[in-house]
Amino acid sequence: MEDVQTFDNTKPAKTKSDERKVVLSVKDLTVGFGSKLVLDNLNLDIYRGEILGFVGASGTGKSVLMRTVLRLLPQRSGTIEILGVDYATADEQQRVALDTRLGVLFQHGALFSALTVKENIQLPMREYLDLPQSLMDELAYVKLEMVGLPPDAADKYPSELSGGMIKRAALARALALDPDLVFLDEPTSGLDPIGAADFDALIARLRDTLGLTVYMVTHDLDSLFSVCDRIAVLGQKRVLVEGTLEDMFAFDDPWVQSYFKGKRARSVVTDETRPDGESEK
Ligand SMILES: Nc1ncnc2c1ncn2[C@@H]1O[C@H](COP(=O)(O)OP(=O)(O)OP(=O)(O)O)[C@@H](O)[C@H]1O
Repeated sequence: MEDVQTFDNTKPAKTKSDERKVVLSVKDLTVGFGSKLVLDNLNLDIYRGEILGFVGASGTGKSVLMRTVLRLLPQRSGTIEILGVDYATADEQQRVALDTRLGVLFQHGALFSALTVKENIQLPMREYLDLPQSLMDELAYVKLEMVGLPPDAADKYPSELSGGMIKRAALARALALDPDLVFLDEPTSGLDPIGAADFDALIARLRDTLGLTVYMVTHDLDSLFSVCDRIAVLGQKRVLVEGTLEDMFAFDDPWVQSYFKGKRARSVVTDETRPDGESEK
């Protein structure tokens, strides 16, 4: 079995000790359904302040991994430690405290259609905090501003919003409790290229200003090339390779090569993202 490649941190570190602090550590994780094994002894670390992009062919288990990390699916074996807490051995108080430090943006936004945007954003606040309505209203407007939505979006229902606005509203809800770590499942799917680029820029800005760590499942090569600090590829029931874009280009695997060097990839690779020595073919 090949070793998983480790990340060679060649980028200048902003605050190096912070950057290398592990906030999510997955060790020997095995997940399956009946006789079907989806993840087999998977290992992965995510570091504070980074945007990690997850890719992999359809059906490799990207969603299963994210859902298992979020305790929405059971694991067969292995350990998952988030922000220093192993949910499996944590007590109730530690679990609740951990839940408040995580934000999730599910695919397609997943807003409650019967609630306004403001009420959607306030759901996690109602669940975990005991705040007066007036303060929750103020906080909801702050979150809207953070994600670039106008104040009048607050009283709209999801059906009254465009696809891009739904994503932003869902991101505002994911940020409701000021999380340290956010999970984004295909955040730019369904957006046009400009909307997707704007959303990528927003994620990068929030990471920079709030110090977020971002775990992003994506098929979007533009996102991988423009905002992800590190990439992990799922394949063969494990993390096949992780590292920088340069590591992806150098990794000898047919799927990785065709994904990162194929026609679609060539159309988004720019001089800025192309590793040194690579010339456009
Ligand atoms: N609840 C479940 N019960 C049984 N099998 C499941 C369940 N959830 C996922 N699977 C299977 O696990 C495998 C991985 O699915 P998953 O949705 O994680 O893939 P993915 O990498 O996210 O794919 P895509 O990129 O197409 O979204 C698939 O074969 C899927 O059918």
